[in-house]
Amino acid sequence: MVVVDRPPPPDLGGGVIVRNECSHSEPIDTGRMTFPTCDSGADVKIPLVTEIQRFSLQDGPGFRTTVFLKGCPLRCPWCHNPETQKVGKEYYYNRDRCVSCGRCATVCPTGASQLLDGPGASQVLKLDRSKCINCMRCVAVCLTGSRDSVGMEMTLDEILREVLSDEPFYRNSGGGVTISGGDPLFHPAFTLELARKIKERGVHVAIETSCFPKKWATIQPLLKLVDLFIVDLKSLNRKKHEETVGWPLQPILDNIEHLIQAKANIRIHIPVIPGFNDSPMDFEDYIAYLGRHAAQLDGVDILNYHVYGEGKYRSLGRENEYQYFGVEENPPEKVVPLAKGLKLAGITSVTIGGLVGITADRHKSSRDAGTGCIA
Ligand SMILES: C[S@@+](CC[C@H](N)C(=O)[O-])C[C@H]1O[C@@H](n2cnc3c(N)ncnc32)[C@H](O)[C@@H]1O
Ligand code: SF4
Ligand code: SF4
Ligand code: SF4
Repeated sequence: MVVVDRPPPPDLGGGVIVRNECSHSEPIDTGRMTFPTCDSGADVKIPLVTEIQRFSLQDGPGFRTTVFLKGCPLRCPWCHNPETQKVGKEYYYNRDRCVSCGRCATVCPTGASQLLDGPGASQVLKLDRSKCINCMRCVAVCLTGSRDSVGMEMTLDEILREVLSDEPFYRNSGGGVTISGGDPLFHPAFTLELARKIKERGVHVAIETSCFPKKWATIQPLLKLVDLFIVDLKSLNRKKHEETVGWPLQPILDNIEHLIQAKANIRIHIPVIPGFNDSPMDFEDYIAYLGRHAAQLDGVDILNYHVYGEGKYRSLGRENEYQYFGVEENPPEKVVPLAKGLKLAGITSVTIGGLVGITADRHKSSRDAGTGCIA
């Protein structure tokens, strides 16, 4: 075990950081640091953080700070946080900020960034992502913010310092910290440790997860540390779930049952996606299933599909993966029958939420921004 000389900050009790891999953490292709305090006594890798969003009002009770971890095994084709799906570093290329200065082309080792002749005597920057090796050299030299890296390397102490800086707001508003992503259960050992450290300060902890097929043994240790499990239920139709989300539904339902049995505090999120789960039959399935568990649920938040992720797919050069360009958002009244049905089925707290869990949008959808930023 190689011990890295990193003194803990005086007030947080952060540990010595060691470079050693936890035998039970998820295999991830990044994570420069590890620390030695997960339950097994082994060390865990720290995932990249895409953003720490403060004063969030919609991903749990009160004022919250949400930590977005990078890495998710699912690929929901409507996902508004595509930058959190891959575990490794990426970069945005915001074409509307590019002045074709060519600095990136000068340092690019593969020719992915090239200055080409444009109209008249001008030159135009062309980015060919198929040649890109994500070395991030262009990000380092770009002066306009056109290249913008996604994924911060942070130590546990740095994350804690950031999320605990708003402790008074949490206390006064009944808020706390939400661990989201990506998916926090993709990094179970790290999530456990982060939750433990936050809990030690008496701060409310929520996790926002798809509860994707994870062994219950992995989720179970979180019970004593997590005050609220916000579980996303993308469809109750087994075929559609498997075909579209890429994972079977049953293990997710099993985990929800386990959480219920363990008397965990659970809110269910339902993203209502046009053409996927917005038919009367889909609504009936949700109402029947969740109605059966009404007494054990804290509530249900209905998240009407929105298009705020569009611009990010473009800026990441992943527009081919997004199948919802041009798909209109549902009018709010579309989800009212679902909300009413859930209330009638006995769910006491039903909300029609909006931007739950979305990260700050520097990459507004071209529909909103009126720009076409195509890499
Ligand atoms: C980005 S996810 C991160 C946490 C976890 N991976 C999950 O799926 O719950 C946070 C929330 O955003 C919702 N969401 C993702 N894309 C959306 C979209 N285009 N419109 C509305 N809600 C969306 C998800 O359903 C989930 O409730
Ligand atoms: S991406 Fe940045 S460095 Fe490259 S040409 Fe555009 S402005 Fe210059
Ligand atoms: S990240 Fe890609 S485009 Fe940028 S310098 Fe490296 S290879 Fe070139
Ligand atoms: S599970 Fe969550 S983060 Fe992962 S792709 Fe789906 S919506 Fe996005």
